[in-house]
Amino acid sequence: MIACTIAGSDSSGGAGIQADIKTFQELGVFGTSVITALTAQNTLGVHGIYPTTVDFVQAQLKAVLEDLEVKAIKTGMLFNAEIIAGVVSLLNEQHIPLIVDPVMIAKGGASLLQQQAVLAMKEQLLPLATVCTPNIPEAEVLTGRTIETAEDIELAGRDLLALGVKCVVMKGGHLQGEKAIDTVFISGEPTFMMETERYETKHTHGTGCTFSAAITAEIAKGSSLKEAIIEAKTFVQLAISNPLNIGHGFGPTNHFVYRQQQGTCKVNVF
Ligand SMILES: Nc1ncnc2c1ncn2[C@@H]1O[C@H](COP(=O)(O)OP(=O)(O)OP(=O)(O)O)[C@@H](O)[C@H]1O
Ligand SMILES: Cc1ncc(CO)c(N)n1
Repeated sequence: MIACTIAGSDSSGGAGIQADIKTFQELGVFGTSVITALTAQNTLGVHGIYPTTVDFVQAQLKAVLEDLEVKAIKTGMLFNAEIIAGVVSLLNEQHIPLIVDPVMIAKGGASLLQQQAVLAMKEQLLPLATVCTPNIPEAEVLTGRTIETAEDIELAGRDLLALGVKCVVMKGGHLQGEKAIDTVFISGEPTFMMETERYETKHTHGTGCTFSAAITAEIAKGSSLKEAIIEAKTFVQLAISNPLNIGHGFGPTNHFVYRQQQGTCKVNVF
């Protein structure tokens, strides 16, 4: 099984391309990549961004797709509207399931998507998405809503489905509460929620990348949308709750632990 990630490189290894490839590997999927930008980054913050040219983003994607039988593709940091348009023009010709993690801001506050690119993401990329995985601040930007209550989540989720996305996973990592609850909207099906314990830690760098990469890997293996999303929640919960405690800031999650502890994590689905 082969998956592809179109995203930025995180030199500290916890997010971006590096998190995606590690997650693919742990889930038994061969990872390929299209690098949209280099970041000089560590657990303390993003110190520099060097975007790839659109031509070279396209050259990487063509090289992968012309030769390898990619079963699922994810996007992460896309940085600007030109890169989004370049990726969309190639993905338009494909029928490969697409998982869009609408990455906008890094944990330390650095912008990973230019403001002018939000419209391109909404109007060009999201209509191609099988799954979109916004955190609450990203969903607020994409829908123009303030999201505080369960009703706000429901309305924002429906707004995103209306853009043409087949499935929206609204991540609850940024909400308060004892549980980490994500809300899943699948077009034409009832909404459901996934809940795990919320682990008290500052080591959550790359949780969103890891989660969306795990969904991508499970879809590449042929799981249904619902199964893929629940297994990804298991993966990210284990990765968060077994911290590596490395770096001086927001450290990375633990991608290795899933193999040993797969059966030990309880995700409540309701
Ligand atoms: N402290 C925590 N304990 C347990 N689960 C968590 C915690 N924080 C986040 N999660 C879960 O991790 C997944 C990713 O959610 P989150 O909202 O953190 O993504 P994100 O903000 O996009 O991450 P990042 O920007 O670091 O890549 C979700 O399933 C969320 O519920
Ligand atoms: C390259 C990259 N992609 C995504 C994120 C968001 O976690 C990050 N910090 N860095």
